[in-house]
Amino acid sequence: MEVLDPATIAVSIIALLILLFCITLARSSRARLPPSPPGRLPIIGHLHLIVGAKLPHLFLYNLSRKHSCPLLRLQLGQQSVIVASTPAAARHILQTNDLIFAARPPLSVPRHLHGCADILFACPSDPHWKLLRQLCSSQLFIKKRLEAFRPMRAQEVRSFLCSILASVGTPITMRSHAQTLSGNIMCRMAFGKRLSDLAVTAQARPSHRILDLMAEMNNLFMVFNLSDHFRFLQKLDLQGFDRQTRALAKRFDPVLQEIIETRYHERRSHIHTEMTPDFLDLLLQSTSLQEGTPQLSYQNIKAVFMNIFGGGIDTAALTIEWALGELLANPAKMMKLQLELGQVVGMARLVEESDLSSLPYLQAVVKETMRLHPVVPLLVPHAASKACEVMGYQIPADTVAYINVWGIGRDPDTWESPLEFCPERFLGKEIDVNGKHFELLPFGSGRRGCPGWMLGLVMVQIAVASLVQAFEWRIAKELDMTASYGLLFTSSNPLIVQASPKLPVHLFQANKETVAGVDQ
Ligand code: HEM
Repeated sequence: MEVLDPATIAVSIIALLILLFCITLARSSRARLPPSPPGRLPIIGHLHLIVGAKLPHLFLYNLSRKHSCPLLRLQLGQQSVIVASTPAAARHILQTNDLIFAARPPLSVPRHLHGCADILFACPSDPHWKLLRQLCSSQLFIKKRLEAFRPMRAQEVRSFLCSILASVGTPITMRSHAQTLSGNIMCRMAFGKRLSDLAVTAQARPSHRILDLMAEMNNLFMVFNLSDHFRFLQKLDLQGFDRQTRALAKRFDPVLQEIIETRYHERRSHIHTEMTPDFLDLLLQSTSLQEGTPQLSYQNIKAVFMNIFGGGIDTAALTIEWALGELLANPAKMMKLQLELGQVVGMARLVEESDLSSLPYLQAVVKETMRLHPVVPLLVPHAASKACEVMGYQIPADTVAYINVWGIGRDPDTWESPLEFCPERFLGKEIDVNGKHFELLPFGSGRRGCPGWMLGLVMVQIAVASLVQAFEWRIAKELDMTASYGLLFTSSNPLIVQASPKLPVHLFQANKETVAGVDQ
C-alpha cells in the first residue's frame, strides 16, 4: 500500500478543518438567533453583567430599550437565555409556543426540596404527574372550590382586621399581618386549619413553623446559585446552597408528613368529617383510587403543598403591601377608593367578596398595583423543550426564557405616563390580569401560568378593600418604595403604618370565635 507523504496529510487535515468551519458558519448564519448585547466574556458569558445588577429586571429592561430589542439573547454560564420585553414577545413565547415553553429549567433548589427539579406540570410521561395536573385543573383550582371556601375567607379577613384593631395606636408592619392573612387562608384551604391550630409536634418547634420554613424556602429560591449556570459545579456545591436546601427539606418534611399521616388515619377511622373537603382530602382520595397501589405518593403530596404555600402566601401579602403603599403615596387615589366603598358598601357593614364586582375603582387600583409592582417580575423561568421559532428567530432546545413582566408594565410604548400610579387608566378598558392580555401579566399566562390566580386576586382585592374601608391610615415610618429583588419583588423596607378605626368596633367583632389576633 502506498504511504501518504506528511505534506499531503497536513494539506488534507487543513482542508477538512476549513470544510468543517464553513459548514458550522453556514449553519449558524442560517440559524438566525436573537440579538445579543456586547460584553460577553469567555466561559461566563453575560453572567457578570446580570450578577452585578441590583435589580435584574431593571437591568434587562434598560438593556432591551438601549438596543431596541423586544427579544434579547444572553449567555449566562452554560445557560442560554432569551428575555422577552414587549407584549408581542411575551405572546410569542407564552401563547404561540405555549406547549414548547411549558417546561422549567432544571434548578437545584426544587430538586433538593421536592426530590424533583420541577413540580406540578413537568415530567409529562410520569403517571403521578399526569394525575396531579388533572387534579389541579379539575379539583383544586376551580371556581367551585374557590366559592366553597368563601365563608372561611370572610372569617379570616375579619380576624385580620381584628389583629390590626388590637394594635391601634402602635405602628404595625403591614407585611407580616398580610402574610398571616394569606398564610391562614392557604393553610385552611390545604389542611382545614389555621396556622396556629396545626397541632403538629414538629411545627411546635420555632424552626419548624410553616411561615418560617416558607420564608427560608423563598430565600433559597432568590439566591444566585452557581450550580444552575454551571452544571459541572453541582456536585461541588461551592456556595453551600444545596446543602442548606437539603437541611430545610429535612425540617419541612416531618411537619408535612405528620399532617398527612394524621389525616390519613382520621379518614380511615371516619374521625375527619369536614363538610368542605380541603386539598389534603382531595389529594388523599387520589392515593386510594386503586386498591393497594397509591396513585400519588406522600412525597408528591408534600411537593404540591410546598408549591402551593410557596406560590400563594408571600405573593398575595406583598401585593397587598404594595397597594396600600401606593394609596398612601397618592392620597387623592385613596380618597377616591374610600368614596367608592362608602357609596357601594356604606358604613353599616364590612365589605364582602360579593361586593367586589361592584367596585370598579378597587379593581383598577389592584390592576395598577400589579402593573407597577408585579411580585414575580421575570415570571418563573420557562425552558424550551425543543427547538422552535420566536418572532422569526431560531431558538435552540433547552433555551431558558425570562418574561420581563415588570419591564412590559412600564414600557412607554404600551402605557401612557407609565411611572404614574393611575388606576383610572383601567376604567372602562377590557384589560385584565387573567393571562389573556399580554401587556399585563402579573400571573403569567398559558400552561404554566399561575393556577391560583383567581384566589390570589380575590385575596388581594378583599384585603385592600377591607383595610381602606375599616381604617384611616397614617405612615408611621418614612415611606420607602424602592424595591429589592429576589424571585419575589418587595420594597426594601417593609411598610410601617398606624391605623385608626373608621367603623363601629362591633362590626369587626361580629364573629367572636375568629377574633384570635395574629398567629405565630
Ligand atoms: C397575588 C397573588 C399571586 C401572584 C401575583 C402569583 C403569581 C404567579 C406567577 C407570576 C407564577 C409564574 C407563572 C409563569 O411562570 O408563567 C405563578 C406560579 C404559580 N403559582 Fe401563583 N401567584 C399568586 C397566588 C397564588 C396562589 C394563591 C396559589 C395557590 C393556591 C399559587 C400557586 C402557584 C403555583 C403552584 C405556581 C407554579 C405553577 C407551575 O409551575 O406550573 N399562586 N404564580
